Amino acid sequence: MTVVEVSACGKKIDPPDNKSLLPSKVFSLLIEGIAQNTTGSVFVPEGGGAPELSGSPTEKAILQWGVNLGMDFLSVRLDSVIIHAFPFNSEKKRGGVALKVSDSEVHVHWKGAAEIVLACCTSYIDTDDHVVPLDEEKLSSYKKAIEDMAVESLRCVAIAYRPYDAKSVPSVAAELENWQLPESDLILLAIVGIKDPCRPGVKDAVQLCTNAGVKVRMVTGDNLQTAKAIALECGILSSGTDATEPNIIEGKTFRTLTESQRLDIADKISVMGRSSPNDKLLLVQALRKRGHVVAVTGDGTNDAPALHEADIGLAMGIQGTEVAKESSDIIILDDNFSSVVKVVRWGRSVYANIQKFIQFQLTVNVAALIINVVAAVSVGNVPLNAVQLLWVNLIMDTLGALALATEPPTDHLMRRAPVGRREPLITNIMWRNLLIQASYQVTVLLILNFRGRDILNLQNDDKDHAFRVNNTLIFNAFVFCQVFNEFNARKPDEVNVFKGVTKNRLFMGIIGLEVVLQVIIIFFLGKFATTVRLSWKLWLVSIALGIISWPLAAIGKLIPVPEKPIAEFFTKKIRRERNSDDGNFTYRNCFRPRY
Ligand SMILES: Nc1ncnc2c1ncn2[C@@H]1O[C@H](COP(=O)(O)OP(=O)(O)OP(=O)(O)O)[C@@H](O)[C@H]1O
Ligand SMILES: [Ca+2]
Repeated sequence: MTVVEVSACGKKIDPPDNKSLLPSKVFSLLIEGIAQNTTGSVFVPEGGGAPELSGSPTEKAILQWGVNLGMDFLSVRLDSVIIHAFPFNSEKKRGGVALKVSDSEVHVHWKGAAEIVLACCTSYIDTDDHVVPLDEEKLSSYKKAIEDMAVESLRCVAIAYRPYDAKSVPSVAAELENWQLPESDLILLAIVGIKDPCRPGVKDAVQLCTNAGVKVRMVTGDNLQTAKAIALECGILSSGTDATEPNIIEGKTFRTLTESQRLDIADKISVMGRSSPNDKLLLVQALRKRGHVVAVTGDGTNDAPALHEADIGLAMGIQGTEVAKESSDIIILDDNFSSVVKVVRWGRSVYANIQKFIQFQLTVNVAALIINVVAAVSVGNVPLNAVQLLWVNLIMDTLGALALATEPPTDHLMRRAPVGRREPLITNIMWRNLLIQASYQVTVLLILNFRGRDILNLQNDDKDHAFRVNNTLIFNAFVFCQVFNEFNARKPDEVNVFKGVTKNRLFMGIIGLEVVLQVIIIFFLGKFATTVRLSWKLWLVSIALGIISWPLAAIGKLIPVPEKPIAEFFTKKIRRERNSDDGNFTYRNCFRPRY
């Protein structure tokens, strides 16, 4: 942040660092105010070099301006004594100090949101160092100066002071402690416009969020015009026509609405200016009540309530205060809004990977269960024995989880609508894929179970051997169905299931390992798995049966599914029965929840 524009003595100081454009009284009062009425500090290295500044970005910008004007921070600090301070806070949007400059004189300095401080001013100092009353004309020219700065997306801060009679200052320590700094009849010293350039990448990040169905809103303490200009700069508002109430709203207006009015407009709000910490909280509450999933980013202590209330609180790691970090769920180490996109991307990736794994695992379980139950009930013995099922479990639990849960995030995830708060983990698309694959496996393997010996021409074999060959084929085909279906599970909603597969080495390695272990089992571990060696033809049959799951999955993806989760058809029915006297009961809001 840097001070790029200054208005003082009723005119623009251009360039802002030019000390000679300021009359001497204004200069010395400004320097006094800058050095004393601050929570930051300036450290000048001993060997010379650029002074090091500390404090909040706004404080640093103003201190830097003072240094550029020629302020000697330490000596100005020694010239007067701070007798009372009212530190800047977001609620009041201003901060002040009382300084004892001599035995009889006290200076009260104020610094804060430009239009708020300006409203307390009744005079200014002109170019001849005379204190002149602020008439209508001058007042509107200052207001215009603030507006012009705001339109250029500058943060406006006004600096003002007033002399005060030292005798009127409470002398008892306890009284001084509770003394309200006088804030009327101030004399305006300067209005500064601070530029906080939109970081590179923020516009793209906002666009990525929008594509991902995440609506980015800006809730700031800056004035509405500044907020609007910044929002247009970084793409939160797409055009000037967007910038009308309630898309952009002042915190004061929002807080005076009734709760139901707030709920009505909360969805539409893109920018909230001059907001207090409580306004942020009210907006988060309203959005959550509307069913949205809300993420809040914040840095200050005053952001803590909103960070805490949000579904996901993201605190800034560098600028963030400890309180903000404590109240958040995630700390963004580089303080960069673009990292929010990464959070969304990885969050979605983890969720999608869990879904892939569940779909894969359920398919195996459903198929194995039906095959064994049907076989057991009809002929009394099961084609897949305990050892074989253990091995299949190993494939699907440990190795399957490793293969599917390590899929890296893809851009596809960032073009999807977000998952709503009440959306089920198993989506209709997953049920469709699962049912298609499970039905295929059950059908083929049961046919082999009942008619395998005829189909495979094993009638001439000895009965026991033929039975073992058939069961081994069932087991082998079942395993290959899972191996090939593992590819399908990678992309539940895309036809091309091989996209990026070679990049996921772990996946390819695990598939290779599964095939090798399967070969070892059939060839060498027949004793444990109760299998026999298969001829190369039966190996080919097993692989072919597995491969069919690929085209089957591709065709299956052409079948459309209803948008409403199937579970809801049932729950709605139950609910309706339970709430038969409540005709207006809606189970779920019909809009799509967003982050
Ligand atoms: N240290 C300060 N001294 C005086 N006024 C300040 C200071 N910091 C901010 N302001 C004024 O208050 C407004 C910001 O208020 P607030 O701190 O509530 O907002 P915010 O959105 O939390 O800001 P930030 O981006 O600094 O975190 C600014 O527009 C500016 O006019
Ligand atoms: Ca803040």
